[in-house]
Amino acid sequence: MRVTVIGAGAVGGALAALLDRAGHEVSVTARGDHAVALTESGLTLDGGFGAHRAGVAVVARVPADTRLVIVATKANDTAAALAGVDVPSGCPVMVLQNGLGGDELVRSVLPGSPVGVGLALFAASLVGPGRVTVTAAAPLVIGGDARSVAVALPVLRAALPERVDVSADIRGAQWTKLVINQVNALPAITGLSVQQTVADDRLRRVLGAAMAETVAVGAALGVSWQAIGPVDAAALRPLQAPGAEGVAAGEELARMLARGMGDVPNPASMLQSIRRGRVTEVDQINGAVAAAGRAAGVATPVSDAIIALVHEVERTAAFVTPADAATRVSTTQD
Ligand SMILES: NC(=O)C1=CN([C@@H]2O[C@H](COP(=O)(O)OP(=O)(O)OC[C@H]3O[C@@H](n4cnc5c(N)ncnc54)[C@H](OP(=O)(O)O)[C@@H]3O)[C@@H](O)[C@H]2O)C=CC1
Ligand SMILES: CC(C)(CO)C(=O)C(=O)O
Repeated sequence: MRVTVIGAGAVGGALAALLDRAGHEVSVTARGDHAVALTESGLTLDGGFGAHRAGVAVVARVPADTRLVIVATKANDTAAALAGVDVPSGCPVMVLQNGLGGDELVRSVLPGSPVGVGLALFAASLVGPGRVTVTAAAPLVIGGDARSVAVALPVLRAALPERVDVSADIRGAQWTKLVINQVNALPAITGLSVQQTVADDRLRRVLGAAMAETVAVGAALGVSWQAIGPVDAAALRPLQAPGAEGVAAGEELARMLARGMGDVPNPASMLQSIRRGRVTEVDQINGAVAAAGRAAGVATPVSDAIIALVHEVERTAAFVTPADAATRVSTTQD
């Protein structure tokens, strides 16, 4: 079956290689040096999902015989990446993105397509043109439009070495992932890996506060937290404690997530954008928490400060020291 991946970077590239390994015909959209390398040498995958060299077709338009489209650009690139690629009318789409709003955007651009959501719990890095490494193997959770899930589930289950679970409440799952993805911004601000961030007492406290703030906003909106990977409603309940107790529970969650990422440094997807000189997804991840906080009447000083710091690093390309980052976020909390 032909699967077309729009945005075959870290996550999309890992899936493209796995789908090729499972015997599918795989087309990808890509740009720049990465597109050149994919055309000339194929896509090389290594790390936690095993090694594979995939032959993928780099295309400007989605081939008409495509049976499943996977959108795996950063959320902020979605609209541009879908422009002019001519997704066949009605073709099922899976949006593999963090943050909120990616699937709604795809639905508005492709009104004829059933749109599902994929939440990758594994960690992947685009380490060079045509080269993807999985730094931590973990499951995938999918949900959303039943017609998209029905097509994607058997294909993904046969291709991925880890579990592919279906969530009946994908919005709750997206919010749960949003708590996990509070680990993304501090590496983008400081240049450190997630593991180094969590090992630093000052940064871990900021991270704990960001997680507790995300849980407070989600709770105010009535989010039903879902089990994804090691995180579920019970794991998030202690983060709802007020003040320092909620922050300390967030720090514990951060430690648990970092342990699960193992020893290979994980830059998370946001630092990878900074390293490549790209605009990050901070507005779709931390910005989503701040926007929801405004709607729910919950103040989000930690998210606001983190967003400002990430935008500063995008503008200046200069990382902020852990001490400065912690001071600038905690000042806004006082
Ligand atoms: N990396 C990870 O470990 C994880 C990431 N995620 C989420 O998955 C999503 C994808 O992240 P990730 O794989 O890290 O991102 P990447 O930046 O590695 O991959 C996205 C790819 O899309 C390409 N792209 C962007 N715009 C266009 C366009 N207009 N036309 C063609 N190609 C385009 C990018 O090219 P270019 O490099 O030129 O911008 C890049 O190769 C994000 O929402 C992220 O938060 C979820 C779980 C884990
Ligand atoms: C879970 C995590 C942090 C894996 O790297 C991720 O979702 C990301 O990098 O965007």
